[in-house]
Order: sequence, then C-alpha cells, then structure tokens
Amino acid sequence: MVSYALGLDYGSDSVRALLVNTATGEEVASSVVNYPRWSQGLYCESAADQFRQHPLDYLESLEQAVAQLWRQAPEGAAEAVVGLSFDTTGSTPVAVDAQGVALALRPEFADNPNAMFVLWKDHTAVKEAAEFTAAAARSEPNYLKYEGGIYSSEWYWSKALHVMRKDSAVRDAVYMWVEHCDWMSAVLTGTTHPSEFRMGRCAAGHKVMWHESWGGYPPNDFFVSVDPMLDGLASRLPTDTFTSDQAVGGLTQEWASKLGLPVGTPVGFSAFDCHMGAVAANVQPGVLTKVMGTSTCDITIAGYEALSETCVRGICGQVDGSVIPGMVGLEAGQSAFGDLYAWFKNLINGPAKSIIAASTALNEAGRAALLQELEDKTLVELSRAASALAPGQSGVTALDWVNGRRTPDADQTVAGAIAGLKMGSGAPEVFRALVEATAFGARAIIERFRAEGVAVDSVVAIGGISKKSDFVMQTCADVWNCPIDVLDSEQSCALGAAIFAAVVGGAHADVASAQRAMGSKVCKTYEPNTKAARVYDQLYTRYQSLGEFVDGGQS
Ligand SMILES: Nc1ncnc2c1ncn2[C@@H]1O[C@H](COP(=O)(O)OP(=O)(O)O)[C@@H](O)[C@H]1O
Ligand SMILES: O=C(CO)[C@@H](O)[C@@H](O)COP(=O)(O)O
Repeated sequence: MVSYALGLDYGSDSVRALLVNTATGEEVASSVVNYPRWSQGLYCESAADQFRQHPLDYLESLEQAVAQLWRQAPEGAAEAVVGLSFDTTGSTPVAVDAQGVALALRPEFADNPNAMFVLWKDHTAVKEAAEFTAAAARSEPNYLKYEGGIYSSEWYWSKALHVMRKDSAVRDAVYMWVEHCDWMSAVLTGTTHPSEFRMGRCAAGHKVMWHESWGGYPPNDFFVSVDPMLDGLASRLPTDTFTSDQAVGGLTQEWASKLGLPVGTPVGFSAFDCHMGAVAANVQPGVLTKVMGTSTCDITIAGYEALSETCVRGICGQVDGSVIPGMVGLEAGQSAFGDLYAWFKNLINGPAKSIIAASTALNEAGRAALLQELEDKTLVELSRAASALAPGQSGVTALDWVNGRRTPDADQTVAGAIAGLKMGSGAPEVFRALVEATAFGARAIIERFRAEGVAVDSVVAIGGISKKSDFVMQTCADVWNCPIDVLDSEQSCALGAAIFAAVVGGAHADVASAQRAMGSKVCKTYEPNTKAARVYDQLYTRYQSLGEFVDGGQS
C-alpha cells in the first residue's frame, strides 16, 4: 500500500510543505505560504539588525500550507501519511514561560518583538557573543571547542542574554529559551510544558553548547560568570538530546484536526534546514553540501575515526548525529550570499524606483508594472552583462561581509568593501566582483575545512541560487576549482525532512535506506574552467588582502 511522508520546511520568509511517496521519493504535492506579519515587515528594524518573527506566523502559515497540500494531493493521501518532520532556520530561539507558552502568545506580550522568535539573521547580540567567547576561552574545557571556538551573535545564548538585558518584562516572565525547530515538534505533540519538553541534537549541539562529554550544557557557574542574569537557565533544559530519526511523540487531537491528519501521526525531532537538506542531497564524507540562497549553509559529515580528536576552528560546530545518526555533522556558512546581490540590486535601483513611483509619465498600472520589472529583471540583466567580462578584467575586488561573517571565524562586526573602482567601473563590473566575493568567501570555508583535516573533494548545491543562476554557479566552480552537482529537487530541505519523517513513521528502517529510496538526483553539473581557475587563484589572494585590511588581520 502506498504511504507518504510529510516534510515541513520553515525558511526565513515562508513555510513549505512537501508530500513524498516513501517508496519512490516522488514529490506528489507541495505548497508554500509566506509568513503574514513578517511579509509586512512587522517587528523588524533592519538598520538595527533586528529580525523577529511572531509565533502566530509559524502556526497560521503551517495550517494554510498543509490545507493547500491536500488540495493537490491524491485522494486519501492524508490517511496514508506515516510521519511528519520539521526543519527550520536557526539559531532562532524564543522565550517561553513556566507553562511552556511562547511569550508572544500571551496577550500582554503579543506585540513585543522581544517576546518573539529571534531569527537567525538578527545580529543585535554581537556584544553578548563576544562575552561568551571570552568566557569559554577562560574555561577548562573550552565549552566552544566543538562549536568552532567562537560564539556567534546568531546563536541561542547571545540572543537570550541580549533580550533579557534589554527587556525586564521578558526577563521576569521567561522560564527557558526554545529553538524554533524544537518548538514546532513540541507544539504538534503537546509537549511544550517544561516537564515534557525534549530537544533535538542538531540545534542543541551546534548553537546551545550541548555536548555529551560535559554532560549536556556547561555548568551554571559558567553562565553566571558571563552574567548572573543567566543563573539557572541552562539547568532547566533537558540534559538528553535526540537525533532526527526518533519521534518526539504523536500528533495531538487539536493539531490532527487543524492539519487534516490522523491523531497520533508520529512527529520527528526537528533539525536545521541545511542539515536536513544535506540528507536529501545524500551527503557523504568528502562531499560538501551547500544550501545557496539568501545566505549559505554548508554541511558535511565525518566518521568518528576520521575526525578523531580534531576540533575544527572557526566553523559552526561539529556535532555527533546532527545530520546522520552515527556520524559527526559539520556546519559552516556565509551570513550573506544572495543577500549581497539583493543589496546591490536595491542600491542601484533605489533612486530609479523613487522616481518611477512619483512619475506622472505613466499611469498607476504602468508604474507598478515597471517597478515589478525592475525587481524581477535586474539580477538577470546584471548577470548577463557580468558574464561577458573575463575574470580579473575589471580590477574590482569585493568582500562578501555585508551581513558580517558567519565562517570561517564568526565576526558579525566586520563589513563589506569594494576596492579598485575606476570611472569605467559600471554596474556589471561591480556585480561581477560581488559574485566573485561570495565565491571567495565560500572558498575560505572549503580551505578551512581542508586545513583542519576535513576532506572536501566535491560539492553538491541546493537552494534557490543553484537553480536561478548559471553565472553564479559557474563562477563558484571556477573559484573553487571543483565540480558542483546541482540537485534536482526544488525543495531539498523539505525533502530531507520527509526522509526523516519516513523513518520516524516506520516506512524505512533507517536514514540510509530512506535516502536510497527518496533522496534527490543530480540534475546538472558545473565543471571548472581551468584557465579561469588559475586567474581566480591570484584574485583570491587580493580578496584575502582586502579582508585583512578590513578586519585587522583576523581573516
Ligand atoms: N537571477 C539571480 N541571480 C542571482 N541571485 C539571485 C537571482 N534571483 C534571485 N537571487 C537571489 O536568491 C536569493 C533567494 O534565494 P532562495 O533560495 O530562493 O531563498 P531563501 O534563501 O530565503 O530560501 C536572494 O538573496 C536573491 O538575491
Ligand atoms: O543558519 C542556518 C542554520 O544554522 C540557517 O537556518 C540559515 O542560514 C537559513 O537561511 P536561509 O533563509 O535558508 O538562507
């Protein structure tokens, strides 16, 4: 009898639902719903790097996405769903009260951004991150040794402390902080109460300083040494964590009826998007899986023996079972990838958009159509023009750190830069330099892995940009001097979640057999151009020099 697995992927802007045949991997139905409050820009202040998401955005859009799914799915599909699993962005934590209720769901906190999820790209906690890094460097063991040695403002404890320092009402009401991925599984299984709440391995290990060797989280003294405000918080978190091939529990009556699924449908432990995406991409030792979109998230895995005692410096951590149970998952990434292109698009279009919006040369429909064309076609046109230039022709060099640097060596205080501008440097020349900068930033990650003894022999790309831009992908192949396979699935992270859901629901005995049946195939390969690769070896040293100039030699 046919059975299905449901993968639910929470991205930065929207939730995607994907229904997958557990035997064939066929993606039988999918839907995407944007978060309503987030799309209106509510609760965010981009100039202050503040990005918050309301829990209702997640819950309402989930109901809508699953309802849309059933409109496309074969008759009776809902009854044939064996399990469901989530992946989400991260670190995206929220404050919950002693009853396990996310604070923004309480009327008195309903409009308070500090009571909402602090999205991964919120960089308000730079100061707090530095305090955790300093405290870990003073401790024995260094509690960041499995998280690259540097704590990031994108991560759980920095965000928790920052919000608690800023907002006494949240500080007084918070009982513990919960990652978005863990919250989703808990809500659907009715286990949000702290006495029942359980956490997945992925978020805990990569962002919350969990490690088996120190029995869970660092001791209370460690946190109190950073700020007495943290007293007792870590000890409220459950000590054990669980890999995503295990079930948190079954769907509650309430959520079964909201989602149109049978009560008790198994719900898996959740993980971050890129980790589940890597599973859909059949990640293996020596293969780096890159989710290339607004940002990048880079994942590989290694066996315990191959990694041995190595603690890879400056990455987002190495965690036993964060990707595949029984292997160590390693994560790195760039805080801005496509976002750098979006920044440039907005920069060059800004004045034209204001003029068009106020122009009387067109009627309202004409103005709207032209504005939409600018939005849709600018990057395509820039790519066309930039691809006609030869590597190194323009003399322009750029850095990709407009949103800080995630890895190697997290530092959200560093900034982007463009050097070598001349009167002849037009938009295509600058755009090409920006695309090269994102490829160079990615190369720095690959080189760090290799320098630390983690093999990167080939790259598999997933995410929007891997499908949207031949120009970006070819530039990356040339800069990295290695082939890049692009995965067929349009929804790789959701597919990864569905693979775990199939295991949790018993359709497959383990992740490896689910991957064999359901994993996505390669649809395209970009081969490096050796001549361009030689030029890029030289240009990469210019990128490194500019980086040293900007961040004082730390890169
Ligand atoms: N033609 C294009 N060339 C290069 N980048 C593009 C193009 N079109 C869109 N992008 C970039 O793709 C990014 C969105 O990627 P996507 O994977 O769809 O989203 P997300 O990362 O939110 O999942 C944006 O940052 C945007 O700048
Ligand atoms: O940072 C992580 C995981 O650690 C991701 O969740 C984050 O990059 C998500 O970004 P996207 O919206 O997929 O570009």
